[in-house]
Order: sequence, then C-alpha cells, then structure tokens
Amino acid sequence: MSGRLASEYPAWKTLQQLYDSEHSKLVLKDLFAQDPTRFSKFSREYVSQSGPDVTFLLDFSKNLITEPILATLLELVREAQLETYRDKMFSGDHINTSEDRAVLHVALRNFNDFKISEPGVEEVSGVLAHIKEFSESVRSGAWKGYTGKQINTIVNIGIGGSDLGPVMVTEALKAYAKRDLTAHFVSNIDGTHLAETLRVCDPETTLFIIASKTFTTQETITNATSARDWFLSFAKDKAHVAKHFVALSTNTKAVTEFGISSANMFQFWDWVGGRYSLWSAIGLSIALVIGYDNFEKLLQGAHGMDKHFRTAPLEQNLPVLMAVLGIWYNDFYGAQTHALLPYDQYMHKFADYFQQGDMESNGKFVTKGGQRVNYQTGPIIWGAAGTNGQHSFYQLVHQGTKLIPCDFLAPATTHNPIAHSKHHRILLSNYFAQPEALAFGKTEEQVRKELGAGASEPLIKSKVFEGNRPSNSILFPILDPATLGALIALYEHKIFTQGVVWGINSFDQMGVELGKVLAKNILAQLEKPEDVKGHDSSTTGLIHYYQKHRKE
Ligand SMILES: O=P(O)(O)OC[C@H]1O[C@@H](O)[C@@H](O)[C@@H](O)[C@@H]1O
Repeated sequence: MSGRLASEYPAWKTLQQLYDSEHSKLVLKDLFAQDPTRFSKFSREYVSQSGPDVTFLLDFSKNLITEPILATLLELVREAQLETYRDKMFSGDHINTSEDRAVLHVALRNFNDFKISEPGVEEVSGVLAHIKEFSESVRSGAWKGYTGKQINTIVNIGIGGSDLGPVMVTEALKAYAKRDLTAHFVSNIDGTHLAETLRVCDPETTLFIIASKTFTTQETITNATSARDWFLSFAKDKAHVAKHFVALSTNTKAVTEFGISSANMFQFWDWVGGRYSLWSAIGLSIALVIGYDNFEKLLQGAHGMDKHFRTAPLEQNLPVLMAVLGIWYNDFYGAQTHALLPYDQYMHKFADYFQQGDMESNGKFVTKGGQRVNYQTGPIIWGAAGTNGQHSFYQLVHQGTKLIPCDFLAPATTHNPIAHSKHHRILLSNYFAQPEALAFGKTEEQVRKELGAGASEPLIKSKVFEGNRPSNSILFPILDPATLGALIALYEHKIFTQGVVWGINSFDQMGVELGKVLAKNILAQLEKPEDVKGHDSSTTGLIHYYQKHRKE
C-alpha cells in the first residue's frame, strides 16, 4: 500500500546506485554533445484530447538524466503503485486516510465524463449553474445593491486555499477581465488589509464574498464580521446584507448564523481540499471577473489534463515525468528547493499559489502508515515572474552553492503586443537564454579569452559559470483560460504523484494546527501581564515587551 517507505522500493536502491556511480558523469554539455536527438527524446508535446484546444511543449532535456535513469525513475513510480492510487482518487476512494475523505477536485471539472460515485458529486452541475446565473446577473448589472446601484467592486474575504487560487487565476487571466469590475482580495487578519481595501470601496456598489470551506477560520470570520459592521454603518438595515454578502462554504449552519441566507450560499463538499478548491464555488470571484464561460474553459482545460494523467502511459505522462524529475533532485541530489519562473507578468502569483499547493500537500515527515520517513519529501517552492527574478535572485541560481531545479514557463504570444511585440521578443529571449546559461555555463578558458592577458585570477574565477544546473521549459501558444487550467492541473498531479511515491497523505494539513491552538491560548492572556502563564521565558519575555509598549 502507499504509505510504505519510498526508500524500500527496489528502484529507489537502484537510483541510489545510479546516482553514486553516474552523477559525476552527468554533464549536460557532454550529454547534448553525445546525443543529437536528446531534445526529441526528452521533450513531449501535450495536446488536449477533449474540450478546448490546449497544446504546450514540455522540454525536460536540460535535466541531469539519461534514458536508464528515467526508466528507473518510472519504475519507482510503478513500484509505488501510482496507477492504482491515481485510479482510486478518480473513483472517489477515501485516499485522504487521516480525515477519511475522498479527494475529488477532479469531479468539479468532470462535466459528467468519468463516473464518480460520492455523495455531493451529483450536485456539482447545480452549483455551476448557480455560479453562472449569479455571475451573469452581477456582470450585467441586473443584481442591484441596497440603493439600486449596480455592483462595480467585489471583495473576496478568505485565506489559504480560499484566497490564493482566486487571486492567482484572476491575475493570470486579467486579459479576459471585465475592466469595470474591480476585484479585491482580503486575507490577512492584520486589520491593515481590510482597512486599506475598504478605503477604496463604496458600500452601495460593493459585493463581499466570504470564502471559507469550514466557515470557522479565525482570520476570515473576523474580517467578514468587520466588513459587515462597516457595511451596516452605512446601510443601517440588516436586511440589506442579502444584497451585498454571499458565502462560499461547506458549512451551511455557520453561514446562516453569520446572517447570510442559504439562497446566497454557494455550496461545496468536504472532498474538495482547500488548496484544490479554485474549481469549486471558491472560484466565484474568478467567474465574476472573467465571466462564467471563461471559468468553464478553465475547468475544461484542467479536465483535459485529468484525462491525460489518467490514461497516458507513464513515459508520456507529463505530470509523472515532472514528478520523477523532482524526486531525482530532491532525494538523490539533495536539492532543497524548486523554483517556478513564469515569463509572463500575468502569472506573477503562480509560485505563491503553488507554495501552498505543493508545500501544504507534501511538507510531511510521516507516511500514511505512521512511519517517519528517512528521505526528503516536499521541496520548498518559490519563484517570481521573469525577468524581475533575473535582477534579484538569479545570481544565486547561476553561481551559488545550491542546486536549484527550475521550471521556466512562457507563452509564445502575448496579450499585449506593444511596440510590435518588441517587449515580448525581449522577454522570450531571456526565457530561452536563462536555461541555456544554467545548463551550459561559461568555462574558465572562455573567461580568460574574453578578458585577455593581465586579468586578475580572482576576477577570472568570479566570472566562471559552472553550468550543469537543470531546468524544465514549458512553452504554450498563449495564456488563455483552458491553457491555465491545464497547467494548474499538471502541477496538481505532479504533487499527487510525488506524494504517492513518498508514501505520505498529500491531502491533510495537520501542520497548520498547533500554531492556531497556541495563538488562541495566548490571545486570552494578552490583556494583563499577570495572565501570561505557561510559556518559556522567550515567549513570556516577548509578550511582556509587547504589553509594555502597546498603545491601545
Ligand atoms: O477555507 P477555510 O476553511 O477558511 O480554510 C482556509 C485555509 O486554512 C488553513 O489553515 C489550511 O487548512 C488551508 O488548507 C485552508 O485553505
């Protein structure tokens, strides 16, 4: 069963041997020189089999692999029974064992294609219809605020999975946005986030979307309550709340208690994990911003990738290929992090989004079977939009002491071809150049030749690029809703595959609980110094210092 230690699989041991005997010979410059077919061997084109047309190229030839290494990595996936666990996910088995839940974000974008039997799945199309009807009525102006004006501002109040997906997607698909509808996202409990947002909102034309799977999250409920108080300070009558507040949640009781009627509630189900929920009612703000039809295309794009993940042989299966490459660096090369580097300003939140998607899913040291792992699990995910990163942290990526596998993503065509696409050509020249520089570097001989006689030795050494730094390149025609949906699903299934190999439960998040409990205890002690009890001297000292210096 998954839950076994990955290090016990025969293929894991073979990989360790391969690493020990081969890694010093895995030099990209030589590998490319020896094999003129390397690019065609180690690149795949994705073509959607249904729904809107989606194509993209995954070039993984600039990775430190050979065919035998890749074959062994895929063998590892087979030994971990990925195909069995994948099928279990799609059929609604309760693979989230610690919470005894199915994992069915794929059911939210299924459009009755695969047969999935789990309570709630039959309600998905009804909720989509509700999202369609509501978003169209707000966008057309038919939905009116309490003084009869149209809505021109939405404020999504949510955190974690109830915030990051909508933020990332509405930014990524801004080219499709209704420009006279402004969207804000309030997540932080820091009152500054809400206060600065409300400063630019008009209560007569603002719609608040309270997004919380549990509807108990402290940050969201506190922000929602303050937003409602702010609204009522203008509207006065509680009956007006119905025109300005809707809820996205699985918890009808808490939503009703908050004062939002069930007619203004968009339902989802416990088999939708927070970090996999943008496809559910949590995507309402996306539908409002880009329109329901585009939201549906996003879902269809993801569904196409689901089909690919479900049916493509492992050798051709893009999420699987990306997963095993990540395992190779994470577990055998000792890489700690993985950078996501989209060369598309619209995708500037992509890495932030997958920080939660990947790190909350796979940042775990215990297997499903309860054993402590004796290998590394989820990588640290980080990144920024190109070319900004180049003028910031790429120095370390090129010449630092750490190995940082990178994914470079870019669209062939821009939505903003200003100056006859001159900007885009410059952007893409960087997108092509960076992986090349990382892989092939610059030798000391080259530097010497360039600098000529008389150059100091330290200067020469400082200009050497060792190269041999691996990356994937993903190139797609244009960033449209379906392509974005497919790319998100690609990474989701990469995360799933890695979790299966590592034997962990990628679908709970126990690691976020302890801090919440301690904060609750501390909150009750913040008033008086004499109440501060039961802590270490550091925590006590910090709280006392705060109590001495606070003004209010
Ligand atoms: O959507 P709600 O229930 O408010 O949760 C928001 C977030 O809370 C965090 O503590 C995590 O559990 C996340 O996975 C979740 O997305």
